[in-house]
Amino acid sequence: MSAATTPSGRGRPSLTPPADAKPPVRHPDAPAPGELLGSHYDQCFACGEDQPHGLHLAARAGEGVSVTAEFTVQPAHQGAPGLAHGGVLATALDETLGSLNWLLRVIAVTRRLESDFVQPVPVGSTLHLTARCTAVAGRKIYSTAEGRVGGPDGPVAVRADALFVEVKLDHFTTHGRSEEVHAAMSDPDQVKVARAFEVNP
Ligand SMILES: CCCCCCCC/C=C\CCCCCCCC(=O)SCCNC(=O)CCNC(=O)[C@H](O)C(C)(C)COP(=O)(O)OP(=O)(O)OC[C@H]1O[C@@H](n2cnc3c(N)ncnc32)[C@H](O)[C@@H]1OP(=O)(O)O
Repeated sequence: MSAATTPSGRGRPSLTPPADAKPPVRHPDAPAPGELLGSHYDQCFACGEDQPHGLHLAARAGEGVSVTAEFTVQPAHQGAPGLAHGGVLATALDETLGSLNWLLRVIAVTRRLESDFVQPVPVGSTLHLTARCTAVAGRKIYSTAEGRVGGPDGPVAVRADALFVEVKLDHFTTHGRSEEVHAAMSDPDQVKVARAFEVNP
């Protein structure tokens, strides 16, 4: 198997939308601009409240199919002394991009994430992230994100382009812990339940 071949035998998909791609459409019931999106799963390493060393990334809906998010780099996120690990920064980009799918009301997983690390991000600094969906083609969702330091208008430290693929709930029950997925369906936090399940049962 070559480096560009997946287990299913498919190659590495392009991050450029195909000619028949459409502009993304914000779902009429998407949270209003400025509204916090909340976590999709308490144990999520990126957004979960119950992950002591997680990023606790908080994303808000923006205009159209866009979001903003913030994440403050903690000592647990270091790679080199005093500097954020690149994989953690990629996680922040991935989660911010993934939260766009909630504005489309689609459950999707990352198929490809291409990251640029433009400048180091010190521990204690806040990464100000923005992401927007650029196109949709069938199950494929194309999006782009960047993270700035020193404020929302500070210099760009990281950026990424991504391809997400829409999946059904059985993606998580087949490959993950199905009992936990089913238990989460009776979560009293109905927003979370809707975000995780109702959109694509
Ligand atoms: C207790 C509570 C629990 C709650 C949880 C439940 C709800 C949660 C809610 C929200 C979740 C949000 C989670 C956010 C987290 C942040 C995001 C992540 O980090 S996700 C993790 C990392 N990613 C993966 O683990 C994916 C691993 N990969 C896969 O599983 C598969 O590869 C997958 C599903 C991505 C695709 O698998 P296929 O078998 O469906 O693929 P095929 O159908 O062949 O292709 C899909 C589309 O892509 C095109 N495609 C495939 N290969 C292509 C190529 N080489 N070039 C162009 N197009 C290609 C195809 O034509 C098709 O598009 P056409 O249906 O035609 O529109």
